[in-house]
Amino acid sequence: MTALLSLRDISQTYVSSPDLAERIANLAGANYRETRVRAVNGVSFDVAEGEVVGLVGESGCGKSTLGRMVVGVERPASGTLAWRGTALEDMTQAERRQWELEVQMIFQDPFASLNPRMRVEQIVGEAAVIHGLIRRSERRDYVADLLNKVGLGADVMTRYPHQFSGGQRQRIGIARALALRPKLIVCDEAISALDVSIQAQVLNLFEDLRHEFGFAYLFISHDLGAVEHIADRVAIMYLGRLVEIGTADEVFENPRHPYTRALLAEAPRLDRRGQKFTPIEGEIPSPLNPPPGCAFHPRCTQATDACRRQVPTLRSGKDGRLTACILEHGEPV
Ligand SMILES: Nc1ncnc2c1ncn2[C@@H]1O[C@H](COP(=O)(O)OP(=O)(O)OP(=O)(O)O)[C@@H](O)[C@H]1O
Repeated sequence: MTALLSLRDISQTYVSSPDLAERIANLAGANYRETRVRAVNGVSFDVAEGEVVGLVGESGCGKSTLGRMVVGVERPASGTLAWRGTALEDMTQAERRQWELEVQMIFQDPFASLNPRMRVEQIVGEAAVIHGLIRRSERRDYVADLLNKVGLGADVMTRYPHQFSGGQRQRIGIARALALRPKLIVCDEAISALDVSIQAQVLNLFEDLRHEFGFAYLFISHDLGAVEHIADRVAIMYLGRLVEIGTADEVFENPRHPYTRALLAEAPRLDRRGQKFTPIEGEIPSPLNPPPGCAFHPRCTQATDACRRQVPTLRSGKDGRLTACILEHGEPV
């Protein structure tokens, strides 16, 4: 079966703007070097119809950059992104429009993503009118139905975003995404700004909507615990690369990559699994100046000389588990 979303060897590079000292040096005629940041580096995975993939890693590892490419806000610098089997560059205008409608994004800060001067009816329903999914005369009923589905009730339709709590605003953002009848929703830290009690409610809503509509999610989070109940598969990202990907059971019950184990140690809600892992120390290195060899080696308690030299690639071991770790696969020849 063709995957809904297919990423092959996707990379993204940014040109880092020079800081003030460099600008002054440049004005004075001195040379300054343009720095390139490899935010995403050779990432490949698929998302099947109706599947929930959790994408987890610390801040700065490239998750949001990947999410922005999946929804089409940014184009990959290299690699192939395909929607329903058709690569981006081969899409007709109609296919491209379908992709843009079928992939929707829900953001971390619902307030920043909702126009403060618009009423809820317009926020949720206007794009569906513009894209011809409904007629303007149908907007009110359409939005009322969506608001009921996200647990807000149709009576909030005339209110403005500032009249809601954070959790309610996130529900408005969800209703707005649903209005375009997506097949894949990219949730970028969609619950991390909410109170813990509200997080559980919004996660439950995501689950309920998934069962009702059958869409897929790419659930981006820095917290492994946040994807535990919702993800079918989990992809772990470190400094722009995937270091492990597997079913949620595999990754949570038997993590293979030392980084995955360290993330598990930092997700307190997962302690009941009886696993004892050592929390991670230090900070994620800057992609401006990545360490040689395995990017995780400076923080890895098990690193060997080979880890300092060789860049491990994501590949499957004898049992089919996909990891990028020399300790797992042995040194490449
Ligand atoms: N537009 C940009 N220009 C230059 N560098 C960027 C840009 N966007 C992201 N980066 C850099 O790329 C790297 C990855 O950033 P990204 O936001 O994708 O990571 P993240 O894992 O989503 O982190 P966070 O959760 O903090 O957003 C970071 O080092 C970041 O500074």
